[in-house]
Amino acid sequence: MTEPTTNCAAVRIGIVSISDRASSGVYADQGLPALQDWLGRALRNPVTFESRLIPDEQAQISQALVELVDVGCCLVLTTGGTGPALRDVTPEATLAIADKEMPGFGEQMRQISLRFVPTAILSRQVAVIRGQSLVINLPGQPKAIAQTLEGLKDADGQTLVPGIFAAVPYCIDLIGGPYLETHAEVCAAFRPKSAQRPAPTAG
Ligand SMILES: Nc1ncnc2c1ncn2[C@@H]1O[C@H](COP(=O)(O)OP(=O)(O)OP(=O)(O)O)[C@@H](O)[C@H]1O
Ligand SMILES: Nc1nc2c(c(=O)[nH]1)N[C@H]1C(S)=C(S)[C@@H](COP(=O)(O)O)O[C@H]1N2
Repeated sequence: MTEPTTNCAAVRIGIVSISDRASSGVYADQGLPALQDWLGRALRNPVTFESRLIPDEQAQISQALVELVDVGCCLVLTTGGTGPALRDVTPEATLAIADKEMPGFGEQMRQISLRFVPTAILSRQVAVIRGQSLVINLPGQPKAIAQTLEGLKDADGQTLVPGIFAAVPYCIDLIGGPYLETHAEVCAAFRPKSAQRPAPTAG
């Protein structure tokens, strides 16, 4: 994991893997490790992760999201359960605890994923604000986590489609959360000039 820059605010982030089979031990969960790995590479802030691995049960998902917001997570990322299958209820569970819906995140994720798979249109991810937290659904395929957060780059590392995480730090500023800083080579956060703070110094 990249060494965090010490004068960034410490943050708490919720990560939730929603999978019947991973939560019952049919296969090993790859969702939580993928989320933790990407966030660890992208963020300069020291992060405390709050993890949950749960089945595709709407009430359990909503309860986990509320708990993570209540313990002070400024950001909660879920993976899994966004498709059309009968047991896929992550978007419903997320909307049920929402103060506000943030449709741009789901729209952008489907745009990114369409560059990888035509079945991206089957994903119903939503993002919402609850209190001072941003909650975002990501697809269940472990490799889709980095794809949607980071977007698509060409062989020279130039951005072809921006990932959704570029907009996350400013969204969290606007709801009164901590100032998130990213490693630009993984994901350059975008903020209007008026919202930018001086670059942190290491040490
Ligand atoms: N937590 C996970 N760990 C490892 N692989 C996963 C995980 N979640 C999903 N996958 C993989 O991604 C595919 C699509 O994910 P999806 O969320 O649609 O799973 P699913 O078919 O509903 O099954 P389940 O909920 O039991 O994981 C799965 O079939 C599986 O191969
Ligand atoms: N980047 C990316 N997005 C993706 C996929 C993928 O493989 N890569 N799979 C799609 C498929 S097949 C489905 S059904 C939906 C919903 O997946 P979920 O139920 O695992 O959340 O995500 C879609 N989005």
